[in-house]
Amino acid sequence: MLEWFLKETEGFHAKARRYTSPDEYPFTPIEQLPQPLLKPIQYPQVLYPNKVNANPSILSFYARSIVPRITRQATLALATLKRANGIVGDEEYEDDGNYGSAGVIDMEVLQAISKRVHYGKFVSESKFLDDPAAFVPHILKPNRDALAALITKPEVERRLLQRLRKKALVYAQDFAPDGEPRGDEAKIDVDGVVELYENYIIPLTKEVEVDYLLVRLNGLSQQEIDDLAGKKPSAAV
Ligand SMILES: O=C(O)C(=O)C[C@]1(C(=O)O)C=C[C@@H](O)C=C1
Repeated sequence: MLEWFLKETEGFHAKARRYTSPDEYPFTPIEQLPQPLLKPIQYPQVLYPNKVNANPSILSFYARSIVPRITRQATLALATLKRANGIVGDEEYEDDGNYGSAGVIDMEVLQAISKRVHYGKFVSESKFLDDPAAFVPHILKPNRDALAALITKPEVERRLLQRLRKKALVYAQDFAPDGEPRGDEAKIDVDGVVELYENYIIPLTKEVEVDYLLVRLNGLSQQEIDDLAGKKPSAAV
């Protein structure tokens, strides 16, 4: 159902040239989508040519981990209601059948995660250009751990998680007509959002950064690679 929903919606978006933008990645294989009907836009060539695409992993993680977690409470409440109406056993845990509404939200969430994770390529390119000499040896003799260490900024991650918690806390509130927070139960699982970023979104963004770096020298001449390897960090220029 979700694959169908994605393909139909992405097919329409593809005609409006959505996936020609360097920060947009469809979940449906691009060769299964229609060509854009609009004229192409000339985007600045910021990224080095690559085929890095984390969408298959994002889709599986979403279906297997995120959806069960965010629907757990509602699933239990529905099962209680069903038992009260004499429905027992496996049928208690059947979904509520709201496939259309769920599909619309699934699309939005998947695309937001995908965009965020693939932004890692831009971050990675900028880190590479700042100090190519540091990266080149670990790309030539591929070393994921060394590359991951070079792109990891623990302080940035710490502040991001702090900011995220605050945003989620505000978002989780309901506001009364007088504009003041109602103070009732949080609308979303704030810890769950922070955990999702800490344990999945940030690590996957880093994987994308490393995957991108690993192909960053493909097709360059020895001279071009030597020049990059001999460059001083931009902060020192
Ligand atoms: O901001 C960066 O430098 C990133 O690479 C992005 C990001 C993230 O996913 O938020 C990933 C790795 C860094 O350790 C910090 C943050």
